[in-house]
Order: sequence, then C-alpha cells, then structure tokens
Amino acid sequence: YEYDRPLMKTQVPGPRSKELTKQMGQIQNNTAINFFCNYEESRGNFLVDVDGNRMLDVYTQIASIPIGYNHPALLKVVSDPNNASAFVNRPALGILPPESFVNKLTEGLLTVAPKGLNRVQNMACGSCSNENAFKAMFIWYRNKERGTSIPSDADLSSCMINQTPGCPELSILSFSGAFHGRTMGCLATTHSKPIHKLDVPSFDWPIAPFPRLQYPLDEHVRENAQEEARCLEETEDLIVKWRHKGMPVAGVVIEPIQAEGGDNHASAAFFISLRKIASKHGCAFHVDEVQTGGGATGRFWAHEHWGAEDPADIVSFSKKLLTGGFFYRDEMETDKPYRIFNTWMGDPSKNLLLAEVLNVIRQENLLAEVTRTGKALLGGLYELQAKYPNLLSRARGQGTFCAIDICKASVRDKLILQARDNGVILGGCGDLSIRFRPALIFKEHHVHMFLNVFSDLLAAH
Ligand SMILES: Cc1ncc(COP(=O)(O)O)c(CNc2csc(C(=O)O)c2)c1O
Repeated sequence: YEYDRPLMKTQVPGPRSKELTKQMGQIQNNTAINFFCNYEESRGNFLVDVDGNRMLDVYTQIASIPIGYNHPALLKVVSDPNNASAFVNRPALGILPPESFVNKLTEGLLTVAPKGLNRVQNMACGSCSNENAFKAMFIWYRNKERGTSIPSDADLSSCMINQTPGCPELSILSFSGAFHGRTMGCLATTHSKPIHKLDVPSFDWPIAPFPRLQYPLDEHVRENAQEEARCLEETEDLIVKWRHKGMPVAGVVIEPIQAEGGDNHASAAFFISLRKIASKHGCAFHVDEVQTGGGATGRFWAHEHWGAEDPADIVSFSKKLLTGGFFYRDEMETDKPYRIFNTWMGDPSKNLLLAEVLNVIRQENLLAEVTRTGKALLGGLYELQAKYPNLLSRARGQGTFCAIDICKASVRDKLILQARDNGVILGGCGDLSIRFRPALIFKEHHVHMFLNVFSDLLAAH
C-alpha cells in the first residue's frame, strides 16, 4: 500500500508550505516548522508534503510513528463502529473508566510489561509520564523514610507553602546529555541543549557523567570499560554527596540510549551496575524508554538487551506506543487517590490503536525484521564511514536505532537539508550526529534508497 520511491516536485519547503507557515506565524510560533504535510496521501514509510513531494521518512515525527502512515490495520480500528465511542467520549479515566478498559489494558499494554513490573499508569506524553514517575518515586521515598504513609500535621501545613518537611528536600539523579522532557521536573533532569532550559528556574539535583564511548564498541572494550567505571564511581560519589547535603537522591533516571544528547550508548554491564548502585543507596531506578521503547532497537524495550532479571522500578514510554505512561512495581503504587492524577489519565482511543500496533508487530514479526534491517543500515554506514573518513565517524546503533557523526555541525545540518531535497527525511541529534528513526516497517530496500541518496551527497560534498 505504500509508494515505491521518493518523488520530488519542489525544494522543501515548497510554495504551499511557505504560505501556510506564514499564516501560522499569525497564530503561534512557527519557527520550528519544517514543512506542512499531506497526511491523507502519506503511506507506509513515505511522508507527502502539501506541495506534492513524496519523501522516504527516516525520522518519523521524532521517532513516534510505529508502523508507518495510514497503516490499513489502524484505519480499520478507526472505521470500526464498535470503536466510535472510544474516539468520541473521552473519559476521566481516574474516576470513570469505561467497562472495557481493564480488558484493553490487559490485552494491550500489559502484554509488553517490562520484567518485574506488573502495573501501568497511562499518561498523555513523554514529559507528563516522566513528571508523574518522578512524583511516584518521591512519594515512595518519603513513605519509606517516614515509616508510614500517614503524613504529620507539620507535613500537611508546610507543603501548602512549599516548605519542608511537607515538600521534602529530595532529588533525582540524571546524566549529562540526558533528555527527559520540557516540563519543570523533567527539565531539571534534561541536559542536552541550552535552549531547552534557558530562562526556566531549576533544582539543585545531581548530574552524573554519561560514558563517552569509542565505536565500534567491540573494538574498544577495554577503554570503554574504564570510561564506564569512571562514570559509575562518580555517580555513586554524587549519591553520597547529595545525601550529606541533606537532599538525598530518591530516584535515578536514565535512557538506555541517550537520544537527544547524541545517541550515546553504554554497555549492559554499565546499566546493571548502575541499577545495583541505586538499590544499594535506597534510590528508585527509572528507565526512560520514551524514545528507545516500542521496538526500534530490535527488542520491544531497549533495556531488554541488558538481560537483567530486575531491570527497573519504573519504565516510562510514549512516542511509538501512541500513548504515554509508565510501568511500575507494586511498592511504587501510591497509597491514596488523587496523588498521581489528572483529568484524562490517558486516552482509550490511543490504547485501541496501540493494541493493533502490537498485533501487527507480532503478526509481521517486525522485531526480527528491525534487527535484520538494522544490520543492513549499520553495515551501510560503516562502509560510507570507511569511504569518507574525513566526513563521517562513530557509526553506531542497535536495530534501526542508529546514528553517525558528521565532521562539523554546519555540514551535518546542510546534509540533512540536501537529503530532504533529494527525497529522504533525516533528523539530527547532539552536536554532530544524524540519527535514524525509521518506522518498524522500514525494510532493506528502504535502507538502499537512503544509502543511494546519502552516498551521492557525500560524493558531491
Ligand atoms: C527520552 C525522552 N524522554 C522524554 C521525552 C519527552 O517526551 P514528550 O514530552 O516530547 O512527548 C522525549 C522526547 N523526545 C524529543 C525529541 S525532540 C524533543 C523536543 O522537545 O525538542 C523531544 C525523549 O526523547
């Protein structure tokens, strides 16, 4: 049902996109808009814009389109009259859930529950999932510290004016290069670009170094292990230091692959050691799978590659799962209503679509496909890196969740725009990287479409 190749009619953005962007500028900030899209005509791996340009999409709405545009299975969900109510009557799920909701969660989200986590709370996006996961960790920590979930009178009166003990001096440990969202708590744990944080007050929470590894990983095992050991030692020192400062770390949050920060990888041993350090110091361990979750690394959850029996206390998700939320273990459950809460607490219509996405992933064995396609993509990147060593370096990836570094940010930015004018949509991350975030239906022939365009651009550079 998808197109067989890109088809370009104008430069991007074309005249219609430019006109619409100008109009949008009268309504809201339009400075991040790339171009306007024709979502009705977009299919599979191909995004069509309002000027009729048909492009191979290797970025998929910042890694949030799981099985391509207008997938027939999803269109069927929307057109099924039995689902109409879920699209029309949006419930306040925390107080008035629909009869079917228990089954929908059991048959949908809970079928992909991470190891050791058998509870799930839906939210709307990555940031609000992480915000509420942070709150769950703080509440858990204080109940443990207090020895009871019954607050004192001092707790109740002081929290109303943002003071201790009711508003405790606790912290979340995050990592340099992390991205966990743009709302206040998440922003305090996000350290990827200044523009994300500028002008917004923040917290004095500890920021640990994330390993800066050399690639290919299997050719730099010793030096990478030393770098990871250094980071683990500094992380544990920070946890101790913040306890002595009277701001104990209630939780550690980390991405399995730091995406916004530049597709920074670390070994399974690093994450397993980190999880042990967190447990040793009584900190919860929160794995943020908003960008890595949903199958792009070849496993449904990127943290599955660690092979850990007890990987996390909380795993947050959004993007490819079409709905936000977080999985958590029993003891992270809050003891009273309205503590982790908002009006909608998710959206049942998105759960319907997700259930169908999971069916397609299983029926079409897409995780194995992603692993196979990823090998072709990474192999092609290695070949280009060998051919253009002055332009390219640090090809890396897991599944199709790949990236490569370009010699200069200005050259990276120019290559992304040139690729788009040649029918391939790419995204950047970090200072120098191009990141690949195709849908799970991206096949080897799509890899070759990309490599043909990219190698021609490199040759002409
Ligand atoms: C690991 C991780 N955690 C949390 C978030 C926040 O999710 P949203 O709030 O954007 O849905 C994200 C969102 N990713 C993202 C990519 S570009 C971007 C932006 O706001 O510019 C955001 C993420 O990658």
